[in-house]
Amino acid sequence: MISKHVRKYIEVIIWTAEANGKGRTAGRRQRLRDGVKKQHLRMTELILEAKDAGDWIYRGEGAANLILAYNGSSPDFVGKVLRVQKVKRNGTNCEEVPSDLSIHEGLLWNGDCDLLSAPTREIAEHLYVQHVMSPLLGSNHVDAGVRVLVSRNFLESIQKNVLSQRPSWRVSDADVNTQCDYALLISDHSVFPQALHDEELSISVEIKPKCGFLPCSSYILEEQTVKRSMTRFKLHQTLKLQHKKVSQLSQYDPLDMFSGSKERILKSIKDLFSTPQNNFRVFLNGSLVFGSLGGGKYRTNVRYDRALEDALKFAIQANDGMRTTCFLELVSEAVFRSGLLDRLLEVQKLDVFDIEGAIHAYYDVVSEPCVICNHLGEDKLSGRYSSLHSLPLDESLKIVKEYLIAATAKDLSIMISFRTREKEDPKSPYHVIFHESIGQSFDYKVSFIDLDMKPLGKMMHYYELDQKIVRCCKKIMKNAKPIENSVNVEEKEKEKVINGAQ
Ligand SMILES: O=P(O)(O)O[C@@H]1[C@@H](OP(=O)(O)O)[C@H](OP(=O)(O)O)[C@H](O)[C@H](OP(=O)(O)O)[C@H]1OP(=O)(O)O
Ligand SMILES: Nc1ncnc2c1ncn2[C@@H]1O[C@H](COP(=O)(O)OP(=O)(O)OP(=O)(O)O)[C@@H](O)[C@H]1O
Ligand SMILES: [Zn+2]
Repeated sequence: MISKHVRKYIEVIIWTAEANGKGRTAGRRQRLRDGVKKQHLRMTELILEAKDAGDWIYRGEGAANLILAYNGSSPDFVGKVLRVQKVKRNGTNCEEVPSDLSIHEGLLWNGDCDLLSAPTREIAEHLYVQHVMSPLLGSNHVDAGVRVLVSRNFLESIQKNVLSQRPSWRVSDADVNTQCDYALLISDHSVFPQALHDEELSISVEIKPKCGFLPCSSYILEEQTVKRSMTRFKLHQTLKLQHKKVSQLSQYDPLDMFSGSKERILKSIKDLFSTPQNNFRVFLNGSLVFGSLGGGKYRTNVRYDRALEDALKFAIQANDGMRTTCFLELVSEAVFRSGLLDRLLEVQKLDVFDIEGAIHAYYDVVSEPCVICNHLGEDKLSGRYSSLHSLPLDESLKIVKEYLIAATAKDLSIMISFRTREKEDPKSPYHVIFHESIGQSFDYKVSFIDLDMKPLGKMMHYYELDQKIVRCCKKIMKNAKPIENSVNVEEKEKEKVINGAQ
């Protein structure tokens, strides 16, 4: 029997086909999809083949993508990076990458954008950046990129060429997905598109700010209440330390970064500098000069970094030993002035219900019995989640959709690039910052990167990780010695987490 949601999905497909002036049959639907695929292919005539691989060098990577910078001379690629999909390893084999949106994802992303018409998941993900995230964050600060065709041989050569530069834990986690037809060509946000002069230097920082607010959903259970007073980032640190994903707790607190206060923003930038983990990097003309490539396991607690101080020599005219300080001030001023974190915070706050609420809506979206209610022994009709389970489908879809959009916003990074300028140019498309103590002006630009759609199938993972994080913190609180002289109990609890984990 077809569930009501699947039936709705089929209706949506038919609706989409009708809206495009096509008919109702599966054959016509396929032709519609093929047409859209061709249309997407036509958008780019660029094809990368094995002979081109030597022009692309390793820039960095995250969990899902590998980023290559262009080192050749073709005007089509100068100033661009190539974002190549990775595939998770499963032992010695690679996991299957879903080629399509699932039926329920189709339901979710139908509506205000044309994701459903995408013939492949990759195209849907590209449309998601263009039509969902970019309007929310500001199209001036987002480059969704264009899709370029890549041959299997190109990807295989890239795979070989970059292997020695990749962190070994990333290599064992995932590999280049050589089955992909496309890669994304995106502006290289660490440089400026048009240089003012030949020796121009561009210094850029990459910040992964993570979630900037404390949840206040009424669906958070009492035993999880620590989530209301400590950020997800701080709580997660304890688990990461236990799993040796980090070597020490980060000093960074996202609440400072998102506070809107100049002083607190500067504090957060200094804390990121001290414990950068995968949340802070600095590039000089696209080359990493501070932080770790590929993310993760940066070991030292940094108070002073010679390499960064030296790299800043040509851009910041301050005495030796003072350049890093001036640079961190410059970064915090740009964060403060751009106002972009306020905008980002609004998008993160689309997560109104917290995973403890959204997970119930998820089970209604996928038309499955709610595992959480079953486990908690909740009677769906009389229990605390009954209101969620009795929502109409459209509202359940909205909750889950907004949860996933917020998840993208909690995981993205911001790149801020600076270049020195002698005098203000009224025609310059960039904002200018004047740093008083060194008497220098800088152009700066801010971009968002990594706006990937989060798969609907990750909802249960989100729920389980949330539980695991809280369990780990509570265990540490329980084992830690009581702390004398703390003013209130909540502060004591927080301190226990921090001290206990060190
Ligand atoms: O769950 P989190 O907060 O640890 O975030 C994951 C990130 O971990 P982080 O804590 O920032 O080091 C994680 O980053 P790393 O791999 O740790 O560098 C990914 O960004 C992951 O997203 P995806 O699986 O690539 O779509 C992120 O997963 P999502 O939660 O954004 O889906
Ligand atoms: N457009 C860009 N310009 C310059 N550098 C970039 C750009 N896009 C990505 N990078 C660099 O490549 C790294 C990895 O890219 P990205 O964050 O897109 O990977 P990911 O696998 O999607 O990350 P995640 O682990 O969050 O899923 C970034 O941390 C950044 O240093
Ligand atoms: Zn439930």
